[in-house]
Amino acid sequence: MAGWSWWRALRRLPRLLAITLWYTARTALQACRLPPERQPRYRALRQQEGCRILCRLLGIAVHAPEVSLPPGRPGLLVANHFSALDPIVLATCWPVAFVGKAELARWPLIGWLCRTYGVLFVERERRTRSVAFVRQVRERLAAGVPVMVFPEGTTGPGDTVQPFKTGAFEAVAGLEGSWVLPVSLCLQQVDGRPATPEVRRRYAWTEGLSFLRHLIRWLGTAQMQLQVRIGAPIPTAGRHRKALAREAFEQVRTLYQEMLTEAMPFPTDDRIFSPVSMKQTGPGTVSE
Ligand SMILES: CCCCCCCCCCCCCCCC(=O)OC[C@@H](O)COP(=O)(O)O
Repeated sequence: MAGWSWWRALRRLPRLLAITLWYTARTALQACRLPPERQPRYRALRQQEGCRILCRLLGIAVHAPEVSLPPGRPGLLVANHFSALDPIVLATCWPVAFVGKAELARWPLIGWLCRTYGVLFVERERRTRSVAFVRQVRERLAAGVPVMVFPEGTTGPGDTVQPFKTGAFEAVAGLEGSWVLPVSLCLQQVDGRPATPEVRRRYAWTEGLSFLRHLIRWLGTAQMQLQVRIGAPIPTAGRHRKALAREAFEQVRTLYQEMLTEAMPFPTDDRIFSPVSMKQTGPGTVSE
């Protein structure tokens, strides 16, 4: 793996832990001093700031459009999911509360982190459509904090967007003045080179890969560039969860395909030997 080193991973790991512990302890203490109605927004803002610090430490550059969220009531952001670091990358863009699997609450350290930054837990087996989950999401929206969910429900290898589960959409289905915002995240470059499908798979949290090995892969990499694109906000008034999920999925998938196509490197032969065909297979076009 070019540019990857154990040394870098081992040097970054204690720093990552130290910063995370110190910053999160401060957040937890400060949050307790605030009146309850101001806490959710404070936690989300600290999460955004903390994740920016972590991305700098990890050499992660996030290219995101400078767009503010749709006006009016906060809504639901939905994104594709390929790595355990996706929430860290996406949290740099907006102050949001994430939806996470309930197992996370029981992990040492991670459980405490999640609670401090206001993660909403969902029992995936019991389907997100439960009354308690819907109430939690709506309370958070009412507190002025948009909620971000990964409706694929699990991480994929990064070659495509997997079908969306519809449960989480129930929390905003039919709400007046709210929205669903499709968000797409794509690994574009590693150490200055365009990410190929193999590279993307290497950085994805795939079946059978332990959390620690996955983390070490990211930690040992000098520089990564990820791109974030957002789609058109989908108004939720009068809409059913399934229709919202379908529309959001189409947008996230389309944005992802666009980014994959743009990241595609020139075939090596073309670049070196054939300037004519290089023109035909330039970025932004699909070479067949
Ligand atoms: C400086 C310190 C800043 C620290 C900021 C920490 C921010 C914590 C955000 C945690 C967000 C958790 C969101 C988890 C989403 C989730 O739960 O997805 C499930 C997947 O994983 C796949 O699980 P699986 O199918 O079981 O492999």
